[in-house]
Amino acid sequence: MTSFAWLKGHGTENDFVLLPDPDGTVHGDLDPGFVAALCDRRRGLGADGILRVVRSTADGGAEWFMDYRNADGSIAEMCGNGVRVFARYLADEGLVDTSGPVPVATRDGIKVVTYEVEPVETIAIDMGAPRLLGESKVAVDGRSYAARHVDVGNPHAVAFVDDLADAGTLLVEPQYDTEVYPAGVNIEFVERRGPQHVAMRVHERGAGETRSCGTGAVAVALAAAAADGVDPADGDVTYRVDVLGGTLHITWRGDGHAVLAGPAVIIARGDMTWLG
Ligand SMILES: N[C@@H](CCC[C@H](N)C(=O)O)C(=O)O
Repeated sequence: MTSFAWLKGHGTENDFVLLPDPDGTVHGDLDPGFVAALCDRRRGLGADGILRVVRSTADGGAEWFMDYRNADGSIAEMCGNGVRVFARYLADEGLVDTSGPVPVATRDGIKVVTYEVEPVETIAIDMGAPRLLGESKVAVDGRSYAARHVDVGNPHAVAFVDDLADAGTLLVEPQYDTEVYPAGVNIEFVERRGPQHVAMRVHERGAGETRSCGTGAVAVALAAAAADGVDPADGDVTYRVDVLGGTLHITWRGDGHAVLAGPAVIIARGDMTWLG
């Protein structure tokens, strides 16, 4: 029976269990069955994913590596809200100097974190340059929608709908083209709310419907900007993306990079002996 430290945090209600493991000696290679049990909302603590906090061994100047796992135990390349919650933890523990940019290593390379205090406390991540790809189709509740393929390090399909209710209960995964997405996909349904303002719901690969998805919000903002004919080369453009758990802001910069900004909090911490 092992005991270990854990924390719980969320970014716009995309929630994570954090497992500090600085030297990689506590959890080693996380067992997918253990991750799934821990994330289960009935037989575990409940979370959309796990963030193992481990020292980075990669080149690139990042001291910390975010070892992210989906709730079903699978590995994903990237998690935008995960990086923001991870960064909140590093700051709260005094593990990084928040007065300047902080690089964090992920499976999708280094992401640069900026801590903003004014006008509200926000954690912003330079997500690199996402790629707007082609169109395919997704289907939910017997209706099919055109969906834009956006690669934010992980795969997304963005479908515009008249009303977010069109996405149904999202208790089951919408259908998608497995030839376009052989490794699965995160699917966002988007409703227009105003100029450069949209709302979304998401069905995440490996987690089901969640109340927010950072990479999903980036995919949605870029798909909306492209549909609006906006070119960031003419100047930075910011979209407000409402998710079920709050609001995120995505800035698409002239250099093609997308910056994801929003709140992130740690809500609990403790030591656990896992009996499950
Ligand atoms: N919630 C995350 C995305 C997590 C990974 C995703 N489920 C996948 O499998 O690609 C975010 O905030 O980006």
